Amino acid sequence: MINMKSIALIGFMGSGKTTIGQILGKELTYPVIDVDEQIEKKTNMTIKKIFETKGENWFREKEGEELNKWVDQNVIVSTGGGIITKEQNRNQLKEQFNTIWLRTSFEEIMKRLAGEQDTRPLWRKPVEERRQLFLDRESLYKQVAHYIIWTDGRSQDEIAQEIINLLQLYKTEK
Ligand SMILES: Nc1ncnc2c1ncn2[C@@H]1O[C@H](COP(=O)(O)OP(=O)(O)OP(=O)(O)O)[C@@H](O)[C@H]1O
Ligand SMILES: O=C(O)C1=C[C@@H](O)[C@@H](O)[C@H](O)C1
Repeated sequence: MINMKSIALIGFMGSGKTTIGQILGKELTYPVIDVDEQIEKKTNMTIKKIFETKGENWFREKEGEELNKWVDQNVIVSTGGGIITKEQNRNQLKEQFNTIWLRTSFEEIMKRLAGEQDTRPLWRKPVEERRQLFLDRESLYKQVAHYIIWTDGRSQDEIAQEIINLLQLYKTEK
């Protein structure tokens, strides 16, 4: 065990939270919780459907409830890209998790998510609105991140290894 706090991966859509979460889970033998997936399972609805029928605010509340469950559980939590839009979630990520921001440039996100507008409702916007959403969120991720890892031009394995090294370092410093 590295320490008691769960690890939370944060970052914009397409930054790699889901894929890197899976690699970390295998390497560290920690359970991996994907917040989007948990909400879809529990509501038996896709995120697209939730946004259409319940609205974004309702979804944000569900994200908060989900996050709350995984405090001090020694798990890896892959969050949804917008979890930091709620102040309560930001406080929780800052105070009760080892929070890692998978920082990725807008240009790289555009490449990774080309053709994925259907599953990500907030990506279905004109490019300038997407850019604005991206810029608005940068400062929110920064507020809560304990570690920042740039992902542009780096493989998911490389990124996962860097995270493991960081967490080990933290352990030996304590
Ligand atoms: N370091 C990387 N280099 C290249 N492609 C990557 C990298 N990380 C993730 N990807 C690709 O980007 C896409 C999105 O990755 P992933 O679903 O893990 O992101 P996410 O942060 O979980 O997104 P969301 O919040 O929308 O669920 C996938 O096709 C994935 O293979
Ligand atoms: O960036 C966002 O606001 C979102 C990201 C996805 O992970 C999903 O949580 C949902 O599509 C909203």
